[in-house]
Amino acid sequence: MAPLMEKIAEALHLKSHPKDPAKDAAEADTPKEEPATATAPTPKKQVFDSDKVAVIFVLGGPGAGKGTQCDKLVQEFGFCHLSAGDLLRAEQHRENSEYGELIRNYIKEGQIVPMEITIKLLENAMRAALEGGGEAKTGEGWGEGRGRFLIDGFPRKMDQALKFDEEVCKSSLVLFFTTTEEVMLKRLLKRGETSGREDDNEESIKKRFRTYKETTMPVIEHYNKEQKVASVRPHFLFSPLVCGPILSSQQIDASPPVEEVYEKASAVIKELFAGQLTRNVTV
Ligand SMILES: Nc1ncnc2c1ncn2[C@@H]1O[C@H](COP(=O)(O)OP(=O)(O)OP(=O)(O)O)[C@@H](O)[C@H]1O
Ligand SMILES: O=c1ccn([C@@H]2O[C@H](COP(=O)(O)O)[C@@H](O)[C@H]2O)c(=O)[nH]1
Repeated sequence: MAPLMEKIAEALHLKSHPKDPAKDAAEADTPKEEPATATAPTPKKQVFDSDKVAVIFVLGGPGAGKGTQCDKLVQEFGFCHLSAGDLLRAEQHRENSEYGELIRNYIKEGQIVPMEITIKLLENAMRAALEGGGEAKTGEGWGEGRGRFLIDGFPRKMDQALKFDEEVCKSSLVLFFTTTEEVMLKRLLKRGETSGREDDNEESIKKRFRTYKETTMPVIEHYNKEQKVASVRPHFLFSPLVCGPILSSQQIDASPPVEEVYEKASAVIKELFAGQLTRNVTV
């Protein structure tokens, strides 16, 4: 493991517990019995059971409107909304965080923070929402280990996607919001007037666009191949006679006003819940 990764893994308690040297020595002296038959290694279980915990990834370019749509989906469907960017910013500003400076630099450069940090932050936040005592979420879809999460702005890189699905919780669906760079730039510069975000400036935004195209688009293609990206029929073709799956597009157009985008997003979620979290949702 690279030294940086090793340091991160240690501090976040990701590494297995250090071995007891006395126990190691005793084990070395005991002859090992060969197993009678070779058994295949048991696949590692995820931290959260995807039969009880629904994870929907919300992806799209910087400034497409992911956070805005998530806020509305939370109100209607009782999701817990976890923004990976917000969790990283909170960790960056947490007193005594040893990753503050590292996170700040990655964010300013529009780069993806090493996955161990982001995944651990997400896992901790999910656990708090599911089991956090007085702070655990309640209401429809919650309780007895059940929960529903919108994970916004994650995964941004293939390594994150594979690790999260394999080790934390298998995701159910991807909501993918798209619009042009021109629209996104305009929205982000406007947001930058008040957001206080160090990456809402033209230089950082350009870097974020590059990372999005080079590193995040392959993640969307990966989920598209797995048929997990929700499809929306183009509005002007909406007719049972002309709309077949062939005409559906695997994205939600985020260019129109917020309410119009939300109509599509909420229709996808309604469809998803009606089919009890099946894939290939088309609305
Ligand atoms: N459909 C829309 N029409 C006009 N403005 C929008 C729309 N959706 C969002 N906005 C505005 O655009 C800005 C970016 O939106 P938002 O923060 O939701 O994007 P995001 O995809 O979460 O961005 P990031 O990835 O940078 O966190 C905000 O100021 C928001 O108010
Ligand atoms: O999985 C992730 C998600 C985000 N980042 C970094 O945070 C910024 C801001 O993210 P927003 O979603 O726009 O709030 C992003 O540009 C990355 O630098 C990350 O490293 N990993």
